[in-house]
Formats: sequence, C-alpha cells, structure tokens
Amino acid sequence: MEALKQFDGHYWKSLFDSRVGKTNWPYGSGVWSKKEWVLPEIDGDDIVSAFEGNSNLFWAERFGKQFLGMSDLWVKHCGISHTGSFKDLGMTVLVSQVNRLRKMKRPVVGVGCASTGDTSAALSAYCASAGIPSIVFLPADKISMAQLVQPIANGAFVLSIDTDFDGCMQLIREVTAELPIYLANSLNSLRLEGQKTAAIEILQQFDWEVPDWIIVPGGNLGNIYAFYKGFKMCHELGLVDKMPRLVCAQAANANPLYVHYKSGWKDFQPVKANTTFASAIQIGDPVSIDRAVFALQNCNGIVEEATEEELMDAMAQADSTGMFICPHTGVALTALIKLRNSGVIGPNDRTVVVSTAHGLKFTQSKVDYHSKNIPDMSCKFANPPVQVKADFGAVMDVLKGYLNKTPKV
Ligand SMILES: Cc1ncc(COP(=O)(O)O)c(C=O)c1O
Ligand SMILES: N[C@@H](CCOP(=O)(O)O)C(=O)O
Repeated sequence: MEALKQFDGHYWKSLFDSRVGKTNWPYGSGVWSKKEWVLPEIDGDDIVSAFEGNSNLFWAERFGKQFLGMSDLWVKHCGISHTGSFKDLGMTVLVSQVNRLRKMKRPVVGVGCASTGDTSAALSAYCASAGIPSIVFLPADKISMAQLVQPIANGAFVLSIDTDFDGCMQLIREVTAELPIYLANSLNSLRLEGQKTAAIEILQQFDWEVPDWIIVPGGNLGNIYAFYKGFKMCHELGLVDKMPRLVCAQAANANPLYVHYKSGWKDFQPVKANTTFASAIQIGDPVSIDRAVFALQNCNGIVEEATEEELMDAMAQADSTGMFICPHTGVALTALIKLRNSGVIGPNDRTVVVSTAHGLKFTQSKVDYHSKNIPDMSCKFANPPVQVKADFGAVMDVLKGYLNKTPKV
C-alpha cells in the first residue's frame, strides 16, 4: 500500500479506465487491467489469462421495480465468464504465479484443489491452457453434471471422493503438505487478489460512485473478504470517499457464518452442511472464516440466510424477468428480499447483487422446480410446458386460454 500511495486516486482511476475495452496483453483482462494492485512484479509472458473479468453490471430494472419497489438494483454477472463462475478472476492470478514458479524451476509438479465444482472448473481450464497438471478432489454425487464435465474435458486428474466438500478440503490440505502440489483453494491469497478486482470493477462501472449495498453469496468465504479488500483499497488510495455495506448470504442448510453472526460473533463452530440446491456453497467449515468476520465487522456488514424454498423462488422470479441465474444468486436475492422487506435496504438505495455462476451450470435445479418435482416445495413460480395434441383446434383453445389470462398492454 505504501508503494501504491505514491500515486493519487486520479492517477489510478485514469490508468484503469484507459485499459477498459482494449486488447493489449495482459491489460485487456479485467483482472490484469489492475495488475499493479494484483501481482505487480510478474512478467506479462508468464501470465495465463482468458481475458476474464469486465463482466456486465446489469440494471435489474424489472425485478427491482416489480418485486421490491426498488429503482436502483443491479446484478454483477461474475458468472458470465470463461468457465462460468467468478472463480476465473482468482485462478488467472494463481495459475500465472505457478507458471512463473515452474519456469524458475521450482519443484511444483501440479496444482490441486478441493471443490464444489466451480474452483475445479477454473483450475483445470487455466492449467490446461498453460500445460500444467491439475488435480481436483470432488465430493462424489454432490456437484452438477455440467460442473463435473468441465475438469474432465480439460484433462484434469479428477478424484471423486466419497465425502462432502469439507472432507475433500481436509484431504487436499493433508496431501499438499506431503507432495509438491500447489494448493489452489482460496486460503491462498493469490486467489483473493484476483477476485478483489470485481469490487474495483463495480466502482469503475458506476463512474467511481460507491453503491450503498453489495450482496454476495458465501460458502468457503474467500469472496466476501475479496470484495471487502477491493473496496478498502479504493477507499484508502483515494479513488472513492467511502465504503459500501456488505451482506453475506448463506443457504440455511449450510450456514455456519450466519449462526456465528447471530451469536454476536461469539465462538465460531463449524456445522455439518446439509444438501442444498445452492450446491457450490454446501460448506460447513469455511477456510476463510476469520477473513470474512474481519471484513463484515469493518464495514458494518450483515449476514442473512435463505431456505431452499426461498432461494428457489427467488431464482425463478429473477429468471421470469429475463435473467438466468444460479441458485447461489437466488440465495443472495433472498437476502435482498428480506432486508428490503424489513426496511433495512431502502427503496432508492443503490444495491448490487453479485451473481457468482452461470445458470446453465445448474439447469437440473430449474428443471426440478418447473416440473414441480421437489418434495415439500410448492414451486409457486413454476412455468411447466403445456402438453397439447398436434391439432389446430386444440392449439387454439390452449392459446386463447393463455391470452385471456395475460395482462393487456
Ligand atoms: C457459484 C458460487 N457462488 C458462491 C460461492 C461462494 O464463494 P466463497 O467460497 O468465496 O464464499 C461459490 C464457492 O464457494 C460458488 O461456486
Ligand atoms: N465453491 C467453491 C468451493 C471452494 O472454494 P474456494 O474459493 O476456496 O476454492 C468451488 O467451486 O469449489
């Protein structure tokens, strides 16, 4: 920070703004356009990038107005990305550094992670691009088919292990302590250095105006800290004059941070994470718990939770306004709905919900919901297809019934 403080906020803003939308290597990446703040000393030739970042910040006008009476609601689509999640932002930094270490002949035989599906997809893609072996530990039968096929296709060594994510995490930590395999989970701060650029990007996209609220779904809890760090740096280095308030949203079935928050931050206890449609955050013993607590305590942050029904309904409502979000973003939207209904978030507060993965990775959950195929869930926003005979009269009857119910313009 001392070195960066040699330049003022105006300098950094115009430097970062000058790089947006260009193809210059590596600055065309949303992460590497902030290289001086991420990993300054790395040589451009060592960087492994898919020009990640620069994701769209979408004005959720209809969702905000129709469901929440809000005028200034935005969704940061970090999941519209190379491997379909925000993990690309951190993985480009970590794999670039490993690439550099290997060129320096350091003994790194490969890179490994435990994963609920998105970290493994990003790791295997970036490693494949650089010709570095990747090893991924996945909890058997607990990730989506779309996520599972990503490391397989990218040539990773995939271990499907009969445990949950927390079990995989413990195993990879033990294995990487014994073997020269570089650990790629977010306890490695290189990941967070990349992920923090999403916060800087949001400020940049608002012309360096600070939103009131940022809502982030949390699992292993690296990302909530990364957002805090990105905003904090912009504040301390004079690019903006205040911090937003952060909200971390968890699935009620995997809510150790929520329980800790509700206890007044007394004694943290890991939980046994139960099955959730937000499967990528089915984590009971998050590795970045201390960082997350630090971040939330220092920005007057809030933790919320979402039941399965709440998160699936929120996802369906968002999709009905033209989005196609993942269940984790449904968790974040539920937090928004609760905070808006209780008046904590005001109708005109500028609010950004961070969407963390592409909805196409989680289509089975949408199929189950719209087929009303979920035990004990009413699926009240389901929109199942109508079965109809191949007959003009039958089709017309069905269409007339539909058009009669459709609001007139
Ligand atoms: C899609 C998705 N959303 C949210 C998260 C939560 O991020 P973090 O683990 O950094 O809290 C993860 C991974 O854990 C994820 O894959
Ligand atoms: N959701 C993550 C869980 C691991 O998180 P990490 O950020 O510590 O790698 C995943 O997709 O694996």
